[in-house]
Amino acid sequence: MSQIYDRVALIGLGLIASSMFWAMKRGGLVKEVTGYARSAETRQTARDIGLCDVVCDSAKEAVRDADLVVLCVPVGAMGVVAEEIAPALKPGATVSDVGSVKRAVIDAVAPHLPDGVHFVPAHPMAGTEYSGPTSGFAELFDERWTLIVPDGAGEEATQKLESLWQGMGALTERMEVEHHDQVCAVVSHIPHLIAYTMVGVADDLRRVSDREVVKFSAAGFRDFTRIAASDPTMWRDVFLNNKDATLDVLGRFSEELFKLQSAIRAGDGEHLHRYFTRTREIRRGIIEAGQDTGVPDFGRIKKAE
Ligand SMILES: NC(=O)c1ccc[n+]([C@@H]2O[C@H](COP(=O)([O-])OP(=O)(O)OC[C@H]3O[C@@H](n4cnc5c(N)ncnc54)[C@H](O)[C@@H]3O)[C@@H](O)[C@H]2O)c1
Ligand SMILES: O=C(O)C(=O)C[C@]1(C(=O)O)C=C[C@@H](O)C=C1
Repeated sequence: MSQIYDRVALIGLGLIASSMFWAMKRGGLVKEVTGYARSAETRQTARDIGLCDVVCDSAKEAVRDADLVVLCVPVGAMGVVAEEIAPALKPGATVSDVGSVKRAVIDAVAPHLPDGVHFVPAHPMAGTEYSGPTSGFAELFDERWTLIVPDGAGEEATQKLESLWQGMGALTERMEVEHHDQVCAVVSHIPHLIAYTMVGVADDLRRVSDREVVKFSAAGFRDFTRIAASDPTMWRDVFLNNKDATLDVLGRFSEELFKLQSAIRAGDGEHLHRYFTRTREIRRGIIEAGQDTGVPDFGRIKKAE
């Protein structure tokens, strides 16, 4: 793969930024990567493990001369960071982000960016329940979708960013802002909320059933606990910043749940069987299409070493 940008700056050095760094290095996609994290401890860890070619002590210093700046902080912090770096951005540079929500991030970031700077939001549909600078790995984006949400950005800047994501192993697709937030509410945000709820309920039950709920937990529940271990700050910000879409999907989910509840109470096995047959077909369709997005557990392997 050939070099796509001379200099890239990563702001916020957690799971996604560190995975981007290792993936960019693996592909030889960038000449130099600078990085900045808010906490001195994270910056020191980054230096210790060789995360970024240069770790800077301020966000402004990191973005100076960068051709691409990627905001890799929680969704609720994007606006503040954009305001801070804006005066130091190179004319003609591209700013992107990896936030899980797009409308709120665009509204928070775009007003701060000077004329002549391109803003091309993006969102990798890949992650793990781990966070922080040591959790990243080069393979995270391989064969996974990254949604590009140009929202009026220029074609040249958009294509360059797409090439970077493809070079990092991802498949890319362009999406309109509101559609992105709706789709992600369905495939990512509400599933996380359900997992958080289920694990919370099980924990409450454990208090009355003497730890048995967790002791005998089977694979299904363990999958829930993996998802429910995801970063609380990140997910707080996702729900606070994608209110409309998540509340809409949650409403539909509750209606379906009530129907299933009634079917159980009424002994309506036919309804239950029909429902479970339909959902099994959905899962089989995903596997046949080669899009089983089960995350290989690289994060855990790395942590255990
Ligand atoms: N984790 C996932 O599965 C996943 C997947 C796709 C997209 N995302 C999105 O990517 C972004 C980063 O997520 P992550 O999983 O890498 O998180 P992370 O917790 O691993 O890293 C976040 C980094 O941002 C820093 N940070 C937090 N608040 C800050 C602030 N106010 N100013 C400067 N730095 C700040 C933290 O110190 C940390 O270094 C989020 O917007 C998230 O929605 C996450
Ligand atoms: O696989 C996981 O652990 C994830 O939670 C990744 C996941 C998701 O698929 O929901 C989480 C949030 C993102 O914005 C994108 C991807």
